Amino acid sequence: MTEEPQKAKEFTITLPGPDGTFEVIALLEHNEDAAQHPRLIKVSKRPLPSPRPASTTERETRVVLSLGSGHQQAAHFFEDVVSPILTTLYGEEGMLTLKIHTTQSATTILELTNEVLFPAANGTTGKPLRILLLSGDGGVVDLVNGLSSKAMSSQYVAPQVALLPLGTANALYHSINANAGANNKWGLHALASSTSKPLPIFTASFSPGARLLVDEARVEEALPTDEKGNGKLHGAVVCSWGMHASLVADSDTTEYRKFGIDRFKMAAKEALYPSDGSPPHPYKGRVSVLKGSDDWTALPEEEHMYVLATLVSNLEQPFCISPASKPLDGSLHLVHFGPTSGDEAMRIMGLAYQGGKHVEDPAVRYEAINGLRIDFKGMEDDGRWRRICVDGKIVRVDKDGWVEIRKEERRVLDVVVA
Ligand SMILES: Nc1ncnc2c1ncn2[C@@H]1O[C@H](COP(=O)(O)OP(=O)(O)OP(=O)(O)O)[C@@H](O)[C@H]1O
Repeated sequence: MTEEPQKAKEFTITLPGPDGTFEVIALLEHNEDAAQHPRLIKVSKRPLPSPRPASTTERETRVVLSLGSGHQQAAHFFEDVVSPILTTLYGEEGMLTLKIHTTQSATTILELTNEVLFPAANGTTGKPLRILLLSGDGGVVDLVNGLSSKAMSSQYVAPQVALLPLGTANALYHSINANAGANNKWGLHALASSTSKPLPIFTASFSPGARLLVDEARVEEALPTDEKGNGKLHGAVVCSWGMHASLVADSDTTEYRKFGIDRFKMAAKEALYPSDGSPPHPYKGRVSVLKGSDDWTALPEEEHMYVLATLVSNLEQPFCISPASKPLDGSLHLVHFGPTSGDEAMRIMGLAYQGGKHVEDPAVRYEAINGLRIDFKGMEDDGRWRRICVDGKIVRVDKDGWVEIRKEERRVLDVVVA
């Protein structure tokens, strides 16, 4: 039988059935707007001529739909695309065992993790978990922070998370699937995979006065603390100060969010070309990098524009911030440049959209590190210049405060890969 040639906008996903006797074929169509999810054209089952081994995963599956993420399409994508595929794979009975959680507020995923997911992972209730997460990077960071906040028992089994990129930037998803290029399969290709890899994470410690800014910075919250009383947050993507942190913070408003991924570029322009015609702000503080386990070296400069440490290669699908980072390899890279004009900063950032060519530019310091520390030493009076970004969360450090990040050894979450 000859199959009809597929139109360019169509793509097929083939998934193994759980008992090894059939596979599921889903035909989908990309949306004209690449930021919008694809449409399911049809889904069908095909018996396999020779059965494969059945899947042995004994995990309880939970679906998390983050309604506030990206274009707010998580529930539609699940109903229209993911659910019919899962029904074909696991049958109506299988679907009845799925537990579906929908976010009601910005704190739902953290609460769900603390109350339900961590106890199950820790062996106190339920089976090991598989989480189908329809959100952006914010959902992942909430999972990571919830799972890391309490002491793990020896029975702890890291939940597996399958990422379906329903956020705006989806840095972790696009870094894991960096080879897909424009052929974004929206995580559907990994839906039936039981192969997973540990998610590398970092821990950020903050001096005690640091505050988490929430609700468009209208509200300040204390951070969770470590045994020394320092604030602490975990991340899986990025920790930054300077231009990157400011543009993430300034663009996280309902107004800006209407512009989707363009919100970052819009906020960057505002920061780089202040309305009074002055040059962009030179961020003042002492920056040190960690090599080995205790070898801190201070950078010679005390003024900076871009200070960013990342565990991933791509902060957006086309924005390659760290070309040497490989998917889930656990490397941490510093990207740094000093104060400069708006035009020069735009030129350097433009190179990142060309596959990460900025790292070859003489103005940019790019190196593998094990940690990063920023000491403010009273050099910045205005709190807006002391904002730190951890995977999209914004923390304002006090005037004489500091932040220090290090790679975290603990394995709290595994990511499903196809
Ligand atoms: N029902 C809801 N009500 C209010 N806020 C919500 C709700 N659901 C999610 N949120 C919040 O919306 C934000 C969504 O963040 P997320 O990172 O998932 O998406 P994004 O910011 O669009 O994508 P990315 O981080 O990949 O750019 C989070 O702060 C989350 O807590």
